Amino acid sequence: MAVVEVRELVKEFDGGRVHAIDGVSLAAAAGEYLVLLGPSGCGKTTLLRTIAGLEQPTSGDVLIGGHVVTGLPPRARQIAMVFQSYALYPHKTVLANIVFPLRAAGMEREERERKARWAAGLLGIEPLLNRKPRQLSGGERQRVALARAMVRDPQVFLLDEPLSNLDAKLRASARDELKRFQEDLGTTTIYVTHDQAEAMGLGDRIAVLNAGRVVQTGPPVEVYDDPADTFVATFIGSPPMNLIPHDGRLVGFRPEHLLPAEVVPGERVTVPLEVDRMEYLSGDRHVYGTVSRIGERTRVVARLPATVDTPITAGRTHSFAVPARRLRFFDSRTGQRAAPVRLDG
Ligand SMILES: Nc1ncnc2c1ncn2[C@@H]1O[C@H](COP(=O)(O)OP(=O)(O)OP(=O)(O)O)[C@@H](O)[C@H]1O
Repeated sequence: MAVVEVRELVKEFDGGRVHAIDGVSLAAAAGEYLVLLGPSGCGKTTLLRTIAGLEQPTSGDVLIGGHVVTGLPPRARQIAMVFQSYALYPHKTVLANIVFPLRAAGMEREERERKARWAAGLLGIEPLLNRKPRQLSGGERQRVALARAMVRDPQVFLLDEPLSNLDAKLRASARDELKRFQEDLGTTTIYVTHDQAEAMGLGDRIAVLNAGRVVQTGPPVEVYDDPADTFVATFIGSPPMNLIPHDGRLVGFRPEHLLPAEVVPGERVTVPLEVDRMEYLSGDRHVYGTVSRIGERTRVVARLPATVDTPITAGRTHSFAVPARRLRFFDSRTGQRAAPVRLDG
């Protein structure tokens, strides 16, 4: 059953001048980790705030647990939220901040402190329990806000970039904790991020948003391998998918699928790559160059894993190839997926 669902949701601001959400229908199943991914300003936060009840939709409905909750206040929705601006009570200690919702719900002191210590332990903030928010770093405050949401055993967890203030290492471990916590408790989670690595790592499913609309929904691997349009193809993946204009189409392939021809067996399209630059990144070689055979002359990037040790020199042309099954085709006018065409080579 869908625990959270939005139907034909529209949210306008400024008397209709801003279409923050432009007809979104989306559902998160029980226990699912759904990630909303998209560039800045695409409407992710507005969508989450509307689900939470902090914004009223211009039209459309929000359902939680199968019931229409449009019009109900946030506290009637059995959800816990953590937003970018984690509103902590400045005069309370970290511990008092975390237990606050439990206290309000009438839980016994011992029980609420046990829960708070459990959440604080998970997030590595136990040593900070007696401090005040102003004595914490941004990342620590963010973890306190997360802990406060976790102790409530909510039916639904709404998280808006809750890890944005953590450094890379802490972020990775907090992401891990969050995922494990979510799996253990099976809490339906909707998680907003503009960070595709986070989306790919956390989500059971990703909904990619662009300009107030959902462009594609699916498991990370599907969205990555079979992007619905050129927006998804280039927004997801780093470096993004290569796109080569060819006869009204764009021929797309991921950088890791453009490899020295000698290591690409089977049905393939070979292309001479005029290499102009190379970068070494975490053991991979990123090879930048220009191809001319598939379609128009286009600058592309190839990503070679450390296991491919073919010598490549900038300033030379090397024979590269893409496995035929890795090619994706898009309509160059609409950007939508299109039927494949035969390529020479
Ligand atoms: N209260 C508001 N009044 C007017 N316009 C708004 C309001 N809130 C959001 N918007 C506009 O709606 C659009 C969507 O904003 P939203 O904050 O949902 O995007 P986002 O995807 O969460 O962006 P970010 O990743 O930068 O937080 C933007 O164009 C934004 O300027």
